[in-house]
Amino acid sequence: MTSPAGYGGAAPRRRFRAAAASAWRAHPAAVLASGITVLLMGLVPVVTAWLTKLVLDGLAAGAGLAELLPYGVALGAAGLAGAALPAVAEYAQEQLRRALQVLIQDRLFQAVNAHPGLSRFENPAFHDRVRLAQEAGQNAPQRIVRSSLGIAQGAVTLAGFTAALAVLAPGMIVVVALSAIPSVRAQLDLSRRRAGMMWGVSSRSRRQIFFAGLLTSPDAAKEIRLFGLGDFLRARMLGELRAVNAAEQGLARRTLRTQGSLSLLGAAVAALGLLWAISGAASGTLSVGDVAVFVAAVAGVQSALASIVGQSADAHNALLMFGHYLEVVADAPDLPVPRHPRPVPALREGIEVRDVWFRYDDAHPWVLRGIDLFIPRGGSLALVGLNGVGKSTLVKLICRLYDPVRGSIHWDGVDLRELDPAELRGRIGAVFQDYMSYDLTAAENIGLGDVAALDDRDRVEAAARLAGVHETVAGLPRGYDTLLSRIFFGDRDDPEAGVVLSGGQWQRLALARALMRKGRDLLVLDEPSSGLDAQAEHAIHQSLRRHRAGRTSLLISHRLGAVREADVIVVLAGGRIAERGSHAELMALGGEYAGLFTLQAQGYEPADSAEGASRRTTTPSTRSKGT
Ligand SMILES: Nc1ncnc2c1ncn2[C@@H]1O[C@H](COP(=O)(O)OP(=O)(O)OP(=O)(O)O)[C@@H](O)[C@H]1O
Repeated sequence: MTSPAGYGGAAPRRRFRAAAASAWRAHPAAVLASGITVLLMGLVPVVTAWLTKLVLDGLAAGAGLAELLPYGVALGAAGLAGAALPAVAEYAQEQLRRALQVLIQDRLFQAVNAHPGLSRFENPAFHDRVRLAQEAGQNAPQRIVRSSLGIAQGAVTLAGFTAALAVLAPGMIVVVALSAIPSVRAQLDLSRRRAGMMWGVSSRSRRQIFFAGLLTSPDAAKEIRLFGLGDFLRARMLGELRAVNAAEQGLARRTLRTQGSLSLLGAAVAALGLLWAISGAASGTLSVGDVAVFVAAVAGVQSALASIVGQSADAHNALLMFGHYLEVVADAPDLPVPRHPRPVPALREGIEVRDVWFRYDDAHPWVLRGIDLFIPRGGSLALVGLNGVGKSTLVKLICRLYDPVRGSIHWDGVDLRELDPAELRGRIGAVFQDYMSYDLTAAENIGLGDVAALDDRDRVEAAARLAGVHETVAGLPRGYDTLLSRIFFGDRDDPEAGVVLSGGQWQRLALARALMRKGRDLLVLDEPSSGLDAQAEHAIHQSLRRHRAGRTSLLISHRLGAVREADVIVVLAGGRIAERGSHAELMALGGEYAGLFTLQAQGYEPADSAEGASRRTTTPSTRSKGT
């Protein structure tokens, strides 16, 4: 992902071609209209200056109204064009900007969605680049087009006035041109520094946005108030903002110094030329019209050069920024997807995990160290173990959200890496402990489990019943059409516009979402009932047990009562499988599972019998942490 320069890797020419091609694809008519108006705008000052010279020379020579009238009319037309063209150019360029924004944002998020796994989303550099790509996507291609047209406009003006100077004072062309060289270099240097500065502060900007978001987040509001974190977070946010400001201020000072000295140089050259023109007029070698056109030409050449340099610097900066967008768009998928994936038929035999080793990256310790297991079709397997032993990680590997570092996982004997991840996931219904709550209606929150059936109210209701949330949803002000949102949006005066659910109710909705998926072969339930009350948990487990019957399922729960009926229970410890077997087998073994189970069971027994049980178990009490 990172480029040698640290910001934007593609060569400038390739970036320019990509920006121009995008503009053309987004709105060809606007590109053409911008091009034509801008070229005409480049000609207007030259034509005006030359017509002024002709009028002044005519007046000095005593020409009559009839002779001067055509020049006057032409001057008027040039003035009109000069007034109207910028508005037309602005209109065309705004149209282009809007069309480009849609095209670029669409491509950017297509590229982001194209990563089948999770690793990119856990990489801070990826987030920085996407943020810069988003910023660049807002305006970089349009700035590149606008600057290129501005350069063309400047070039037309420059050519016209250079021709005028060539007639009047060829030496002045060299002086003006030489004075522009430092300006070009300085502006390009500034633009490179600007892009570098933005890349350099991007992680700080991201943190500042993160802290600012926390301060207004409904999720964080409770803890912030309970722990009195408001001032701490505000100070952190301001710290990041001040660091970003300091970097920007440094660049602003440099820009001021550079541009101040360049303006002085330009003024000195203009003063030199004016002195020469006045002395030429005094000695009679230049006419009044010549002096007028000369003054206009020096100013015109200088401003055209300044505009070309400024526009080049802007184009350069936009090209560097556009590089971030191109890198995100061209980024290879985080997991290799076969060009011709094998089809994923309904599960016939089962899912096999073969000697799987996994760590999140080379700097992290191994989470899984040689896991072997088989989930036969129609069977249920439960994963248990202390916090952080890798239960969720193994589930994510089975859903191919990551690839194993060593070993492999097979769907009916076919390595998951040979399958299309989207098709594989179409066969899996999953609910994770860190499920999502969407600010959408209740029906949509459930229906998202199978987008194609989003409007199929019967299926949505059936899934809700299975997850034990139908009564709750039906009782909401607008039933299934009630908006579930903590950030009330929509009609402010409508008290029924949005409803806040409890944690357990959200969890049941997430479960219903997982159960929406039709034809799924594997049901993954990672802590599906951790937020439920005892009665609801019992009811849901009864319902799920009936639903799971004959279906392949993978269960994770710290409440061991919820997994005791699984065909096989696998206990993970230290990244390895410590025990496996049915509940009865593991209890008879008297190992880690039996210890944990007995410890949990004690919590439900009267104090006397619990003491007895505690004397019976050999498991150290620290093992109960997190279960
Ligand atoms: N995205 C990640 N990047 C780096 N490390 C991670 C990531 N996700 C999990 N880990 C680490 O991997 C280990 C296993 O985490 P995992 O979530 O699989 O455990 P778990 O058994 O499901 O735990 P729990 O019972 O608390 O849910 C932990 O040490 C955790 O810190």
